[in-house]
This record gives sequence, C-alpha cells and structure tokens, in this order.
Amino acid sequence: MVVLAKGELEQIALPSVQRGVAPPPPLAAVPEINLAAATAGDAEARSAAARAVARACEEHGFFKVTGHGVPAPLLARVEAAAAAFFALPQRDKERAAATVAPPAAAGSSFGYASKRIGAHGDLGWVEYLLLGVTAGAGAATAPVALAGAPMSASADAPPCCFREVLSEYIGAVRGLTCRVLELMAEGLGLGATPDVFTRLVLDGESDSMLRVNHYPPAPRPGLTGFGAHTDPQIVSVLRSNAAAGLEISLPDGTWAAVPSDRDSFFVNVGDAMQVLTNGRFRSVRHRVTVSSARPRVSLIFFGGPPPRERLAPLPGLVDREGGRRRYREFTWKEYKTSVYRTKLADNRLCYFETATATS
Ligand SMILES: O=C(O)CCC(=O)C(=O)O
Ligand SMILES: [Fe+2]
Repeated sequence: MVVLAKGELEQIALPSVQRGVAPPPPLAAVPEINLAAATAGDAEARSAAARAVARACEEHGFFKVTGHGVPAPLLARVEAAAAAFFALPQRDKERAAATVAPPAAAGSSFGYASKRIGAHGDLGWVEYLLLGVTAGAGAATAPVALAGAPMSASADAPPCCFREVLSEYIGAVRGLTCRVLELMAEGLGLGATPDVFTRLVLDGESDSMLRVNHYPPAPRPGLTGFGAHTDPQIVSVLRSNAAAGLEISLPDGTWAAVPSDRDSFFVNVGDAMQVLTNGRFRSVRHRVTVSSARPRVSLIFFGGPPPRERLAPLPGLVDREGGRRRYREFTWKEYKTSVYRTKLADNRLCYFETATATS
C-alpha cells in the first residue's frame, strides 16, 4: 500500500486515455437480466434467463442485473458512508488505512491508496479502499468478517459505523453474486452441479475482496481513472452512483461506454471464470475514464476462490470441445502471485494457456 503526502499527490502526471476526437459511443444494447423474474419460480423464465446470462458472458463477458433485491436504502447508506469516508482529511484516511489487516499475500495491496494502482507504476485519477472479505461458514447471508475496514467514516458518524454498513452490503452482494453464479452454471448446462461456482465464493477461505473507488471530479476530460484491465477473480459485481465512466472492450477491440445506472448492478466475468469455462466465457477488459464534473463512487465485490483451490477447465466443458483443454491447472495462489508481478494492462492468462490454446 502506498499513501502519498499531500504535495506529492498533485505532482503525479496522470495519463489521458488515448482516443480519437470522440469518446467511445455508449454500448448499444447492454445485456440485461431481471433476477426477480428469473428466480420467481417459473422454470421456463429461469431457463430463458440462464441462457441469456450465458450468451452475455460469451459475447461480452458483461451484463447488467436488475430486479436484484438489494434494498435501495442500503445502497443509499453505503454510498453516503463511502462518500463521507473519502471526504475526510487525507491524514484521517491514511490513519484509517493503518487499521487494515496486514496484506494476505506478498505484494497485495489491502488498505487505502491514492492514484497508485498496484506496485508497478500504474496510475489513475482514483483513490480507493481495498478490503479482504471472508464468508461465514457456508451461508450467503452469514455475518461478514471484514479484514479491517475502518471503524468509522467520520468522527461524528453515528455508532452505526462504516464497517457495519460495508458488512451489511457485502452480505447482500455476496448473496446476489451467488444467484448470478447459479444462473451461469445453469446456462452452461451444468445444472446438475448448481454449486460448481458458488462453493468457491462461499468457502470460509474464499479470497473475495471489496474495492471502494472514489474518482474525484476530473480537472480535464478524458483522464484515466482506472486503466484497462481484466479482473483476475471468478466474477465481479459492481455498483456505482450516477456518475458515468465505466467502459468495456468489445470483441472487435473497440471501446464502448456503459451508461451508469445506480439502481442496477453490473457483472464482469473474471479471468478465473474464463479458465473454468475453458475460454467459453470471456473475461472482459474494462477501464474507467473520468470526464465528469461529479465524483464517481463505485463498489466492486470480487468473488474469488480459496488460495489452495486448483483451477482448471471443467471436464464437462472440455469434453464438449473434443477434449481440447485451453488452460493448464494451477492454484489460485499461483495465479495471484503472477498477477502481482504484472502491470494492470497485462494479459496474465497467457502464462497459463496450453499449447493447444495457441495452435
Ligand atoms: O470503479 C469502477 O467503476 C471500476 C473499477 C474496476 O474495474 C476495478 O476496481 O477493478
Ligand atoms: Fe476491474
């Protein structure tokens, strides 16, 4: 974790996104899944939703979730608590970060950081909190142990502190993540093992995380908030305030802006899911560009497997491709170690591809 002194913050030169004259166009048709309709009990609606989820994961690696059931007042409270935390004086934010538990693995960056993303020189117009979160024994709604979230967003905050609001939010978003993962399994034709993905996120040692990002108003348009990257985990579930900025890379390599929607969640397929599905689901490249005069606040839950978990393409999916296995087996710990050695924009999966994947 790197925390900069106030003077240093202003001195860092920040990259602008390379673009032509025009910003990327909005994503024409954002794939959308209404979870309430999908899980209301009608088997036909459910299997149609599962197929739509699989299609979105294959084509974009990305979709929007409506009808998610996470209460609007909870979303408003967590957004307000995050904004209050980032409005604290720099010194208080740094002090709060010192309460965060020691890094779980060498090179990891739990805690608070400003403008520096990772340890290899990536910069962005962003400050963030990165927290390790663990699941209680098996239940999606079990109380959440946060690896050291700051106790309070402000000195005058009521006893219901930032940590508790985040805890409640994580419980809700983990439940949502599991419902989405079950639909992914069903959409892949793995309905016989509906917990094939959820068991990884619900494991007591699951390496899941929450990142709370704050992008202050941009001093000039087109500033890189968070550079292009894929998320390493199985799946990421994102929610932001109404400030735009998220962009995804389309299969043809062009970029598209995702219209913000504070009432919905957005799901990214991560690298680990691309491996488990033998490349059928696409780990989506995405970035955040800051142009807006209003600050953007986003929260991303990253569903990760336990460090010891051996990841490899699921046998049922390999069989369907005539036994062609695109990735070799590796542990999540091994993958994370590799991620920490690389820059944000690097393709990390290429080190784990088999010879048949590239032939
Ligand atoms: O802040 C956002 O909207 C996305 C950030 C992101 O991609 C990440 O934290 O991995
Ligand atoms: Fe990301």
